[in-house]
Amino acid sequence: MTHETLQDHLERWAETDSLRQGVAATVLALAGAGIAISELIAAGPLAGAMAAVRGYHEDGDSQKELDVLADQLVMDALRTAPVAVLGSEELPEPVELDPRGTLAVAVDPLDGSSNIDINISVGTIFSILPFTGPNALLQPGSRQLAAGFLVYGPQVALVLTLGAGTHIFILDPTSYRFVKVQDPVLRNPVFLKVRDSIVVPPETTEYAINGSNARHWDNAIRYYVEDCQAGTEGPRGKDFNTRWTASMVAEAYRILTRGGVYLYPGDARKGYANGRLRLVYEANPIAFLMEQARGGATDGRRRILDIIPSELHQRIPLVFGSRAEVDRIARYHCDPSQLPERSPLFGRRGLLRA
Ligand SMILES: O=P(O)(O)OC[C@H]1O[C@](O)(COP(=O)(O)O)[C@@H](O)[C@@H]1O
Ligand SMILES: [Mg+2]
Ligand SMILES: [Mg+2]
Repeated sequence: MTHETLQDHLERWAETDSLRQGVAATVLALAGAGIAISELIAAGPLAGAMAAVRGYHEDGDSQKELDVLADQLVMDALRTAPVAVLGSEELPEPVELDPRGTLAVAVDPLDGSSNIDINISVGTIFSILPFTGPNALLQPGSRQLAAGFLVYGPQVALVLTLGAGTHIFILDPTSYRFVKVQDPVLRNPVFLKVRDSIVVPPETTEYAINGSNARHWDNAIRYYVEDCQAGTEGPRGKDFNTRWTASMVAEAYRILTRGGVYLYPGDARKGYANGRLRLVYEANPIAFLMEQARGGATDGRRRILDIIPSELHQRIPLVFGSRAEVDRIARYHCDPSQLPERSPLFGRRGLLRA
């Protein structure tokens, strides 16, 4: 069986369109940075103390050694592409790169940082927008030209949308070699397409949420999770499975592959009114990928891709995955009058009945 290469996929899409050629170059640059990051991750402690705390973001989140290295690798790679401005989770302000660039790129260089030193998948998320001026990074997600993420797991995978379906490419490990960690690639690395135009199953019995925050949730989230947990005896009438890897890229990959729903809602903890995830470089690219795979993504109520960002590091509550489940969660949020009394616990029927 032959697999199309990432390069061929991009060239076929870009043809002679110069804006698209710029996007293609940017995706290849990000893929190259991803390989270098994956090598650091594969070496783990042999490459240094990757989980060592190097600093803190303005809102108190820690910044680890690998966050910083991944950010540098991504920025260096993007200097080879027509990128006018780069916004990164690891940089307080956007950085100007190529003054003649046609694109704006937002990245989460390393998603799932709490997993750095425990050998669990982490990744790199990116969003590519047209460069429209100083506020280019604050365009709504619906304007994205391309989005994707790399996940550094048992396989190094690139999940990509160029606005016509969501596709998965796997790095062919026989196609490249490093002399040692951090040295340049010796041969041409090849990502091969293994899944074309994924479809997220619309229904699911699997949900992902950090249940340790349950006491801080609002009623919509609380009722939704309780109804799932009640299984066959509850209003859903079926058993659910739960997963939480604390690595959104890993959750997104699973959901794209076999369905499911991910929730990081706002909650009552200090600083968590809008959850934990960032709109511009986390929620938007994931939402674009989900919608292109016929899944959904909301902040609980609104479509993520319609939201106009107010600032680069803005947080947003995030729900994404199987379409029917995302829509159901919006109903728990939007129509509280339709949520019958909690007592008797599972007497709730009608609107929310599966
Ligand atoms: O530790 P928590 O609160 O469960 O949060 C985990 C979530 O936070 C994230 O790690 C946020 O991303 P970063 O690692 O880039 O900060 C997600 O990948 C993950 O789903
Ligand atoms: Mg992240
Ligand atoms: Mg990060």
